[in-house]
Amino acid sequence: MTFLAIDIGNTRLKWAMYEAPHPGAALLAHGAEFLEHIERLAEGPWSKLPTPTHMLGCVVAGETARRRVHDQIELMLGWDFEPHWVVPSAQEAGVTNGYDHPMRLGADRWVAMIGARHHVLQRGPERPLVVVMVGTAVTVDALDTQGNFLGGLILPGHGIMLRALESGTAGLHVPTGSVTPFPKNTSDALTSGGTYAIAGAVERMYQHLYLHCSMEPACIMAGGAGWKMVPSMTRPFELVDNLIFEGLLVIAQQRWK
Ligand SMILES: Nc1ncnc2c1ncn2[C@@H]1O[C@H](COP(=O)(O)OP(=O)(O)O)[C@@H](O)[C@H]1O
Ligand SMILES: CC(C)(COP(=O)(O)O)[C@@H](O)C(=O)NCCC(=O)O
Ligand SMILES: [K+]
Repeated sequence: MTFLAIDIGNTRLKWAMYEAPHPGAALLAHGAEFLEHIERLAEGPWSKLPTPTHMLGCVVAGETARRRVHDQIELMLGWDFEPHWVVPSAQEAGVTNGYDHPMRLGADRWVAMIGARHHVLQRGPERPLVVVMVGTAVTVDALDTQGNFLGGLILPGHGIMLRALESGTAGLHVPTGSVTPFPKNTSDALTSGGTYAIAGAVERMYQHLYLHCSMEPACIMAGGAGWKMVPSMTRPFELVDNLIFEGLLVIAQQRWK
């Protein structure tokens, strides 16, 4: 019952192979490829894997990226599972979707919230929850104590912010700087500006949710650049690197138990 989990973001494809399709299953192998290197998967990292029996993924990078991954799966000798992809719905695995059009929510956000809710309930009683993902874009999503997704923010990630400033000005072409409270050079000013823009947006959502639920929210962070943000947050955030995979395992368990 080996299980392959795949997360196709706008910058990188992340994959993980588990011994079985349920939370807590042993992680056998994992990896990440920039989207332009998807065609390396079959001949490269996947060639050394045991044969998966089940596969579940989430994709926000578009239909072409998904098709390119299907092509890699086709190339794998002996891999004959049906690829499944999560489509956000009105309700799944204890989370209720408050989006105006539930299916228009990013599948990665939906899966991350399901993973985060499961993660918190494994460790204690029900609590409100702020889920932050720092990838190409940054998302800041709020769940109330009962697991209702109330809504969330989307803002540009570090890379997009810097590229936007570089292309919109004459004088902002500088190397990456440090995060500091009072930046005294352009590099530090840009790096700190981006980091605190994200931290400030998250703090605002934290306050909205605290006020709404009258209870201190738990805070979970994930995404390729999450580790960069944690030290600059105004609240303690737990970094859960495999959050999307945890969510995919929770959904997989319900589908294939
Ligand atoms: N080792 C790394 N490789 C690639 N991106 C990294 C790395 N460390 C940090 N990053 C940052 O993480 C972002 C990509 O994160 P990721 O979660 O893969 O995004 P997405 O899910 O949108 O593809 C990039 O914008 C980059 O700034
Ligand atoms: C917001 C996102 C672009 C984040 O993508 P990522 O940074 O993980 O590549 C993605 O979740 C998405 O395309 N969402 C659809 C729109 C929405 O969630 O409202
Ligand atoms: K992502």
